[in-house]
Amino acid sequence: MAPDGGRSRAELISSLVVDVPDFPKPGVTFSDITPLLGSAAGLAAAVEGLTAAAPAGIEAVVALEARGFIFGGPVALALGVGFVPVRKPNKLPREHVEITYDLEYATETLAVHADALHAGQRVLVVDDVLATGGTIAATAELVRTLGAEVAAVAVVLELGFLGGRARLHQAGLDDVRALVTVERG
Ligand SMILES: O=P(O)(O)OC[C@H]1O[C@H](OP(=O)(O)OP(=O)(O)O)[C@H](O)[C@@H]1O
Ligand SMILES: Nc1ncnc2[nH]cnc12
Repeated sequence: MAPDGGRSRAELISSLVVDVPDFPKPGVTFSDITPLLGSAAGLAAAVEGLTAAAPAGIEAVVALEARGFIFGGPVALALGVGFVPVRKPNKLPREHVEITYDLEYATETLAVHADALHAGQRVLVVDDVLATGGTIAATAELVRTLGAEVAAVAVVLELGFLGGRARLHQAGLDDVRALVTVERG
């Protein structure tokens, strides 16, 4: 059933994302999800949608600092599995593995604790936005370095025109689920 009086989940989520031109730098249109977070119905629709998108047999949720954490924790709780944070540099106190990659508007490093996942574990990677796919591809590499397997990727918003899905496909990630996909010039 639609979450908001006949409005579909995708319509509700789309209506709560605001496009901001030239942020954080000229030429980039930033998809601001803070109105979605501020809406009880919107936040619930996003968390429920991501949870429903998870294939059977997920054993852990992996999510990305910072915006991915907002959704990853509730989805892990809903699935009844643990939550593994992938963090920005210099945050993890114990032995960890790191990767550096290019983002739409920056270069970034991500890290995960070396003992956060075990061999063969099936994980769901959760994030807010799939743009170029660099962040999730890098995360998949971290997951695989620990011997675990990315069973699926679930995001709230896919910026389809940035080609992230193709990049993830190249990285061997074929199960990519987006609650909303936007295509624009
Ligand atoms: O598909 P990509 O091109 O890799 O971009 C998507 C990533 O970009 C944003 O993170 P950002 O690094 O801006 O950090 P934040 O979550 O801390 O705001 C977003 O939350 C995704 O993680
Ligand atoms: N255009 C964009 N809007 C929001 N988050 C992003 N992450 C990478 N590109 C983005």
